[in-house]
Amino acid sequence: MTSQSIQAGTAPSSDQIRRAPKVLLHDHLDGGLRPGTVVDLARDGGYSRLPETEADKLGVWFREAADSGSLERYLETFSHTVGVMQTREALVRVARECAEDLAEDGVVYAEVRYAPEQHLDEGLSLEEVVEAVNEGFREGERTARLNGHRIRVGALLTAMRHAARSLEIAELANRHRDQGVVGFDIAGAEAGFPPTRHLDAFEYLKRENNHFTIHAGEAFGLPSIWQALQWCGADRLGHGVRIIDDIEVAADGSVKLGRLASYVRDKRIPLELCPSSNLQTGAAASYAEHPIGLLRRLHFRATVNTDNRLMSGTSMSREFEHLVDAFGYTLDDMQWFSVNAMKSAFIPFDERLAMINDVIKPGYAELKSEWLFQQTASTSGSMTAED
Ligand SMILES: O=c1[nH]cnc2c1ncn2[C@@H]1O[C@H](CO)[C@@H](O)[C@H]1O
Ligand SMILES: [Zn+2]
Repeated sequence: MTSQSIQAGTAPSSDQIRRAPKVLLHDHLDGGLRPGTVVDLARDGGYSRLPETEADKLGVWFREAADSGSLERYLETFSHTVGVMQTREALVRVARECAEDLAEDGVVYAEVRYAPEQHLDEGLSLEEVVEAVNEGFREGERTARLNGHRIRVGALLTAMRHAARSLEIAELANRHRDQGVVGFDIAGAEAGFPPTRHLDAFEYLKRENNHFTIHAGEAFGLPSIWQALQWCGADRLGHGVRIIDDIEVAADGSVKLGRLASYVRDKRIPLELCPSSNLQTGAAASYAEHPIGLLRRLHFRATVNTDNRLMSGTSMSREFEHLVDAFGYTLDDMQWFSVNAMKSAFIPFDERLAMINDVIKPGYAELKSEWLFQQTASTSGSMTAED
């Protein structure tokens, strides 16, 4: 074995994982606040319902409350984050910090989603909500740059699946299309709220040649994925992890894909997989048993995502650390996931290609070549007697 192949097989260090260029397609703005910011905004805005008012304790509270085994109970924790995100200043701050935190974690491109209809309680209009969040993202990109990080953040506008504003939100997304909004999504409790309730919104977006993803196949299985793709025409699947129910693995290791799983793989439908979130809502039992291992082996268009950094106490680097531990992934695997995600982003093709060729691949090449220079250092004088 050459030293290069030995090196290629080694697990990346935490520091390498953090510095590796990562691409994030599924992250909720209202699920990623810093605990200290929730405390500050609650105090300044007179929000008195927080279960804890000390930042560290509140962070723990969110993780524990979200660790419920049920999507519905997991979603209840959002009343507190949404509760403190009702003013322009609060939205700008949360969006700015989001971009800064992602950049600090080595994310170079992110699509961050939120539901504008949830931020109208104190009189903001839908337009003002979108403008405030966009302003925050631009500020965050600028501060990140000053700190030596490069990141691009696009917004996805989410409509809540139990509500009835999806067409209005789809129109809002379309109006802001060239101003920071790159697509549309629906989220919220899945069981009982099929995506076909929002067909008019999806048909409108298709007529406008716009892009959308749908939360499907998280808490509910194949029928939800099938509807999202074949009735609604989703470009990507938010989670989509239950596609595993259409894949049979025999005792001898041979694999058989059903019609829907074949379709998803053949058409390269991106799966926005969120391992830690799935563990909390009960969609997967452990990292090692998470379907991402099989889906990656079978070459589905799998991507790694955070979903809700606050509720899961996670980051892109943490998600990759868990996957490196569970599946022995290397920098090559990380690059594969990152390129997959970048290919699946909603920005124009030429920009995606430039991100892949000029940012992502050179970033991994740099990390993968580090061992060469470590060896030079040891051969040029740092060897000890035992060497
Ligand atoms: O994993 C999820 N599945 C479904 N809905 C979610 C998930 N995470 C967050 N939200 C919902 O999306 C809204 C807008 O960001 C959040 O307020 C939350 O209710
Ligand atoms: Zn989500």
